[in-house]
Amino acid sequence: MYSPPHAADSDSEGSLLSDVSASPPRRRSPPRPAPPPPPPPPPPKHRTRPAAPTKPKLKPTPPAASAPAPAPPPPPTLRAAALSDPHGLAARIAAGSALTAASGTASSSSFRRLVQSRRAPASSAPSEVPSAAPRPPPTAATDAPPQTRPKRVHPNSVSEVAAASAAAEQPKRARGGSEGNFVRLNINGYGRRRTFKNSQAKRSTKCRSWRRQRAAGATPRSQGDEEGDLVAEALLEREKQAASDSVLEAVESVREDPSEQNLKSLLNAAYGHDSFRQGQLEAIQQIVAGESTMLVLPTGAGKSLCYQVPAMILPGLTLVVSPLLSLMVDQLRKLPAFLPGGLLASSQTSDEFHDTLQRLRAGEIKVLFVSPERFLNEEFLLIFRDTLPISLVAIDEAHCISEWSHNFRPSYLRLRASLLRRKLNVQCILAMTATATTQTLEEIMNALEIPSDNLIQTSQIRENLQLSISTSDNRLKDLMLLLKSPPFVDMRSIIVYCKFQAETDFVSKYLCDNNITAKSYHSGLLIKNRSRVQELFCSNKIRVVVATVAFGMGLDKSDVEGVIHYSLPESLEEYIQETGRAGRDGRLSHCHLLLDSATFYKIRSLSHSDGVDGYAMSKFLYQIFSSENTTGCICSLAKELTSRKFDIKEEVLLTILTQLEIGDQQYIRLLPQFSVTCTLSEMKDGHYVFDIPRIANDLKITMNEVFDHLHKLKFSGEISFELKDPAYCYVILWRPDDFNALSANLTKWLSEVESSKISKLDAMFALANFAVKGCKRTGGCSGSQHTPCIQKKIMEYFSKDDGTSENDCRTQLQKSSPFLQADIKVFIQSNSFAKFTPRAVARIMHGISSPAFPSVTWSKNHFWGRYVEVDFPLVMEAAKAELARKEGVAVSILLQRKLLLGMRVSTPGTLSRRAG
Ligand SMILES: Nc1ncnc2c1ncn2[C@@H]1O[C@H](COP(=O)(O)OP(=O)(O)OP(=O)(O)O)[C@@H](O)[C@H]1O
Repeated sequence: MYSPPHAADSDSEGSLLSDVSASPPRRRSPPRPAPPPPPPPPPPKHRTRPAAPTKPKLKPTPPAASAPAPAPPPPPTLRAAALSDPHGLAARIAAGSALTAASGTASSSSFRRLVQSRRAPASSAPSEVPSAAPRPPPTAATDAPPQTRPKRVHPNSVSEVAAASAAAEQPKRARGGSEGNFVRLNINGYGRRRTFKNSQAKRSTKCRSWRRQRAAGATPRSQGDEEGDLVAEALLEREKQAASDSVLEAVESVREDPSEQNLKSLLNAAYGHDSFRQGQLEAIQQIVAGESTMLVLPTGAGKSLCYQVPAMILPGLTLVVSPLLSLMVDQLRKLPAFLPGGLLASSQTSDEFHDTLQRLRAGEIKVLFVSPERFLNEEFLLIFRDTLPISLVAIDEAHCISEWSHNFRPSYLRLRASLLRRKLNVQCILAMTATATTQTLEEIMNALEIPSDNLIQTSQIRENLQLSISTSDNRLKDLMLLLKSPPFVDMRSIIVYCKFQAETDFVSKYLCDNNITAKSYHSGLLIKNRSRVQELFCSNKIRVVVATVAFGMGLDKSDVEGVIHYSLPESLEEYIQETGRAGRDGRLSHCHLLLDSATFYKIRSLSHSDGVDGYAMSKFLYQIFSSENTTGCICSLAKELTSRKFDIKEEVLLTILTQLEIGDQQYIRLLPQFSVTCTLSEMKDGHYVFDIPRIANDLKITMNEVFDHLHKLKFSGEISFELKDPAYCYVILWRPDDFNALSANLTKWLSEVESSKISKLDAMFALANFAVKGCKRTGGCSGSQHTPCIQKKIMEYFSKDDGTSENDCRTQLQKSSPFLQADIKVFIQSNSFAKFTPRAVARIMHGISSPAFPSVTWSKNHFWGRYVEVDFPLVMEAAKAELARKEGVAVSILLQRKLLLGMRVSTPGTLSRRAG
């Protein structure tokens, strides 16, 4: 049996502890020692330009609106014709052309009422707000009953839940004001108001608390107290006014001359910082000069400032694309007071969405955060066409664009310069990331058409992190020992990263049982619980957060002193991102990795969960372009059903669809994702089930318009309805000429993406393995302390073209097993009811859940996860051979039977014919 090569590693607990404690601890009590001066950064491979003393004047930009932009006329998204039902939606519904009557009680009279209600006067037409935001949340499974107008939420809040998430972190006070992003100030000529919006809100809070005190029997406040409050408030107001005046002046100066001097004055006036950090000044100058820029700065280096400062200076809107809602909320909260911001996310309620839209149109928003999915929505893009000039699009976590990155997101694939230019007339793009290999950078810069000269890159490694690694056969025990020994024992804030959600719960419980205040954090928790954990951690009420990768992106707690990796990160990029949560205050911090080979095998197995066989790909393509999906019509694929049918994960389905849209030939145009099955209930007459895209096609209107109709009927009390079956929606533009070639190309591409993911994991494992076994412990490395050798390896990795490691970890994996073939045979025979593919069998042998073979059902099987240590392709090959053999046997049995049967059948016939 295979034994991991480092299982007998001599790195015992004792050495582990002594090694870790060899690094100097942080001082607990103030004053804390000054941070060690960071050593000069290693020379970047790419040019890091020194800040130019002066920069050319700003490139001509579209003129700033001198007054609030008037609300544009409503786009004709809701056609009056449609409203008066010329297409006879209801009549068609009644005729059952696109609808299944699920109840036999419906009568045509009910439809007459539907028709009448739809022939409403124009004044009762639904809002003129473009159907970029269909009234129902697109994927909402259930429609809430008609309500009175919901309470108005603050324009900067996403929803109460999301706001709670944002509240978890207190933004740093900007000198310009203390309200976070609640103060509005005209920087660009939009709405010349210098009002501090929430001063009123503050007063009312005070009044409320005073009223509460009074109600509770507290001593009433004297009139003098209240006067004192008013005076203090007036002073505060004046102070803010002065601060905002100085910011305005600084902005004007920069607009005239974006010199280093003027930008520093602005930095100081707006943020109170004395100087720019490395890369910031150069990036800002480049952007205000209208040049698209690729910015690679380490975690916590201050990338946000590089779009915030240009947003103050440039005349139009700054659009920030961000991958996570929580990240957007955090960033919105952290905008300085005088930069009014907003966000548009698919999880917003319709009211929140329309509110943001109104503020946007009124020119009250300077920085708008959006999710990449928004770019699917043509109507959303139309909002900006004529009325709202966009000066800058900043793409946060830009590595998500590249499928070769550690965190590829299909929705980012659509972010191309061509689209941004065509649809939004955007000339300047800023792409930001903390971690990207050369290959990833190239791909991002190609997609966004950023000239290679405009790359600003500093070292991706932070120098104030002490990095240590040790092998562990009992991670739980070793984690406890770490936490109870120096330097971790003295730390107030520690993050422990795990791979699996269940693991975080289990580990945090174990820590709590051992008197360490810990909480788990993962995306499976309710948002409010996640916010609570983040809040407790940020206010130092809990010492340890045990989290999955979900915790950390955008977490700006400056004094996290330690990060422990309980599980191996999936890539060096992830390792850097996660260790980067420590020491953001520049002080010495410690990061330790517990290395065990079992976790490596498990994660490596899981890396195979996205692969698709050529056979499944072909079938999926035939479904996309099936004959009933005619060119130009809206088509849909129910996510869950399709995923199960082809045994392809939903995210992979979306990746394939996106490729069909943005590849060399544009085959389809993706539409926003909607829930497409509508169950409509009339108040008296039963209910009907119908397909929204089909209705839209029949009526030749958009799906948004169908939703608007439904909502109008609902609000007039005629109907209620429920939506289900979230689906991918698209329009076919071009049918492939050669399905086989297209299928082969897509399969190959996905397989390359999978290999890249595995290479990244292998590189991470190789580095950790090298540290514990290969490192000679010279040049600064000793015991489990490996900062120099890890840094060196990381730099090598990021400077390579494809970011892969020389050390091929396949050598670590078992080549085969004598029992594999026999086990697969038994498995297939004992589950003869199931229709397996080789990949499906290999996944079960590796313990990987898939849509058609979920772990809920299959993990009980005796063979589940039995061969994780055998390379996945080998298991697949063995399964393929066995399935082929079985099929061969089946075919030969069939042939034999047919032969026998044929003889029996044909013999009399032959005889009779002969006889005839
Ligand atoms: N020039 C500066 N001087 C002092 N502090 C700064 C400067 N620039 C940014 N900061 C501070 O650095 C912290 C981190 O900034 P920011 O969140 O923008 O980092 P980031 O690069 O986006 O990190 P991550 O990649 O982890 O999200 C913030 O608290 C910010 O106020």
